Amino acid sequence: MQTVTVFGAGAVGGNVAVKLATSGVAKVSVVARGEHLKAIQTRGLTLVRDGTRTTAHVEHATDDASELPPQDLVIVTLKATALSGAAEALARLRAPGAPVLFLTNGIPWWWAHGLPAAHPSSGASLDLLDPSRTLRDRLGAESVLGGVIYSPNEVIEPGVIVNRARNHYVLGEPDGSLSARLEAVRALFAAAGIEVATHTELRREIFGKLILNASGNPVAALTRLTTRERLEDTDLRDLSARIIDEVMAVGVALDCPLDPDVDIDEQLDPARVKGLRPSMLQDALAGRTMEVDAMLGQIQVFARHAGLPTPTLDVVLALVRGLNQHLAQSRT
Ligand SMILES: NC(=O)C1=CN([C@@H]2O[C@H](COP(=O)(O)OP(=O)(O)OC[C@H]3O[C@@H](n4cnc5c(N)ncnc54)[C@H](OP(=O)(O)O)[C@@H]3O)[C@@H](O)[C@H]2O)C=CC1
Ligand SMILES: CC(C)(CO)C(=O)C(=O)O
Repeated sequence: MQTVTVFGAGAVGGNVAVKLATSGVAKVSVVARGEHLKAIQTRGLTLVRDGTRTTAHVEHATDDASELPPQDLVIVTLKATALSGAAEALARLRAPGAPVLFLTNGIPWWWAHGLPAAHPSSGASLDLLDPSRTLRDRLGAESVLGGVIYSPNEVIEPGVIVNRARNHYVLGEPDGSLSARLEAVRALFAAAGIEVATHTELRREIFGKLILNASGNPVAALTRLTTRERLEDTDLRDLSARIIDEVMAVGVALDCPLDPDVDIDEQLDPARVKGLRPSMLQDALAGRTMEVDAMLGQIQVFARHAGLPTPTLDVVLALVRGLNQHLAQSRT
């Protein structure tokens, strides 16, 4: 049976690890840390959904990935801000030729992998996402699979994750191919009862999800309001709508237009959304670093590269960068 490690088994990764481990489709290990890790080691990893608790006892749970044997698949669910620091450990953890699946929100560090030289984003800096190119140099293009997450989760106590709506993932190769390894990971997720699809243009899917994160997460973190509360406030809903317009314009400039099936009005309708705490709000409340550059900063970089203004995003970005600075100062 193949070995799979979920690296950063917090809210999303914990959910995926429980589904994979309890379905018996793989030998699952997790990399986590702190009290959450201690709870996983002593009581197992528990997923709560619709009031049902499912507990998985994984093969290994550790904060030191070098204790694990080489893995057939590494699933990375760290926050984007923690990826560079884990590059070395990830490179050592994957068995030769094994894929590393990055499940993250926002623009991924591997954005330029597999893109034609003539792509409209060619030449745009990605330094915000992979500052010293550690990820690119240590992992290389050939190891990466990308994924978009539609699965709201929260660690409600150490070792316990609540999934509050769907649990759906869209996976893809950076070069758009429907490779055998991509299909193998899709089949693994499906066998574990996870809703999963593949996409030949994953960057379009990334932008499709990003409109939600760029317009919702920072406003939630700044106001501390849930998704429904934010959208019930007319001014905040208008603010979110303006950010969506700016992000969509950048997406169009980068050949990543929104899927015509996506209904923006529905996404901005408070009656259609749940009272969720987006991940950036969870980070702000816990005093953790927020994923500001993956969700906003890199869009600004792409916008400038394409010669587009982003006046609303610029203001919100400055505010959440300030909040991130305050959170960092509070941690010291
Ligand atoms: N939560 C959600 O509802 C959603 C999240 N996403 C995206 O999914 C990705 C993952 O987010 P999420 O699951 O919320 O993140 P979490 O913070 O819940 O999970 C990441 C986990 O990795 C741990 N970690 C960080 N660094 C290390 C390390 N060096 N060694 C071991 N463990 C480490 C963290 O510990 P610690 O807590 O101590 O830092 C945490 O437990 C993000 O890109 C997010 O934007 C997408 C959709 C929904
Ligand atoms: C869509 C949303 C807001 C779901 O919670 C999310 O992706 C996040 O929390 O970061």
